[in-house]
Amino acid sequence: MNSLIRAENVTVRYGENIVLTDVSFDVQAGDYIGLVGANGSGKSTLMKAILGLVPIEKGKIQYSGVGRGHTGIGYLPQVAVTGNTLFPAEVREIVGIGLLGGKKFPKRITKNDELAIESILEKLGILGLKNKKIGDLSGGQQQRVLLARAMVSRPKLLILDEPTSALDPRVRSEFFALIKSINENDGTTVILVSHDLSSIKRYSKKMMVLDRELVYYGSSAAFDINFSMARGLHHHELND
Ligand SMILES: Nc1ncnc2c1ncn2[C@@H]1O[C@H](COP(=O)(O)OP(=O)(O)OP(=O)(O)O)[C@@H](O)[C@H]1O
Repeated sequence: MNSLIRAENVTVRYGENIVLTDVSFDVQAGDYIGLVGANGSGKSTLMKAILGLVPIEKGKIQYSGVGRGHTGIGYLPQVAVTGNTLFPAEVREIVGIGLLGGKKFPKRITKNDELAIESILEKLGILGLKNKKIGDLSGGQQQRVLLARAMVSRPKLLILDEPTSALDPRVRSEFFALIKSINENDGTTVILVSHDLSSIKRYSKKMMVLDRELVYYGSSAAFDINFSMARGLHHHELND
């Protein structure tokens, strides 16, 4: 099997606070993994460890076909989508930021970059928004723009940290379906952090449950929601 990422006994702490203990797992090419866990269970920290954004105290993460840090990995960080109508940047500029990471100074958007931006906007069904200001868009549209920014460099692995928390249930389902099609049609490997347990179970292939240690990693079909509720994922989090 082709492992993109192999984590072995990963332990991470912030000062005295041990947030992850001995977490081990493999991410295979083509996986769509839903990562769930109660507030503070270490989900964002684990994603940051994969991205090389937090130091690993013990254990290691090996990469194959993607690099530590952002090479080959698209990242949509945990953000609260707000209707900030004062934020002046246009959609095409925001998506273009996703192409700047790999460039040397001076960082400029080229004609080819413009084509890549148009192509990802079209794929995500938002080409018509290209010249709009992000602050003028709905939460669901803004989230697609941020997804476009994470995907414009054609990453092999997409890490999405709670991309749907600010969306209403209908737009949220559309977003989950979009990610599923990206996974199935393009073969992009996906790790998606969410509190929406029922959607995750429905759309992802595998589930990972964290409670500062790994308490479940296996197929979503075999995942028992009652089990996770006993681990502190309470009912309100299923629907929030
Ligand atoms: N930069 C940091 N410095 C110190 N402590 C941190 C830092 N980031 C997170 N923590 C702590 O680490 C623990 C795990 O946080 P993390 O954000 O990984 O959890 P999470 O599962 O993503 O939570 P949530 O569902 O609330 O987003 C929490 O106790 C948090 O307070």
